[in-house]
Amino acid sequence: MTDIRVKICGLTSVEAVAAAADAGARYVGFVFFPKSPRNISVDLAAELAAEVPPGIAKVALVVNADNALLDEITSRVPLDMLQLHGSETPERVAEVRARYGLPVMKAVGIADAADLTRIDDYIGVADQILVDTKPPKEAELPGGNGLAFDWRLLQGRHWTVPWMLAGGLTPRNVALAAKLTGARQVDVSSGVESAPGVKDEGLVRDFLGAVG
Ligand SMILES: O=C(O)c1ccccc1N[C@@H]1O[C@H](COP(=O)(O)O)[C@@H](O)[C@H]1O
Repeated sequence: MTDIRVKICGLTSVEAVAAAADAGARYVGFVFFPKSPRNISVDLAAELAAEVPPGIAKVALVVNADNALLDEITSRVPLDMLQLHGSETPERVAEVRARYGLPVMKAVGIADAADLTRIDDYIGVADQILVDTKPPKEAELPGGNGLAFDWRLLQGRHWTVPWMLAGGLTPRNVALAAKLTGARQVDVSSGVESAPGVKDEGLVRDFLGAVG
């Protein structure tokens, strides 16, 4: 087990869950966003959640989800956290947190130093912040694009809530990314895949090994 806590996001199979758990992931993520190649049904998520060993946090990733979708997910999938990866306002984050009684991680997209100020809007509202790359304007997905931002932007930054670094991380660059940013938690999706939506057991192992 490493000091840096790893989230493997976008699991779509029992094999991928096993690979993440065996490698030492502390969080696993299930994506509920139809445009994503990692999108899964609530039925499959319930099946996969049952395979996750105790002690590993199960996270549902949603994008501007309404209460109907969140009601369905939270009533059928045993979860430890909700990840809000759209343009949810601080008010919506607070509402979701109160309604479902689950910790909420809010993703904030970063392209330049000015974007970092948006993180402050969620301090005291979200339980964790996911500091991810801001998607390009033409992108179909608000995350999961395999793109990194300039990690030096985070140097000297401190927040009073736990945060996770995401965006374009791979087994080859994650050690440097953690060193430059001081991240104690990292999140990866496409960087440990053999094809969109298909996690590669070897890459998952290499990723955990690289942060160890
Ligand atoms: O993974 C997805 O398909 C996805 C879809 C919509 C919003 C967010 C998504 N993924 C999140 O983005 C980060 C970064 O992804 P990557 O490692 O650059 O591919 C990922 O960790 C997920 O939390």
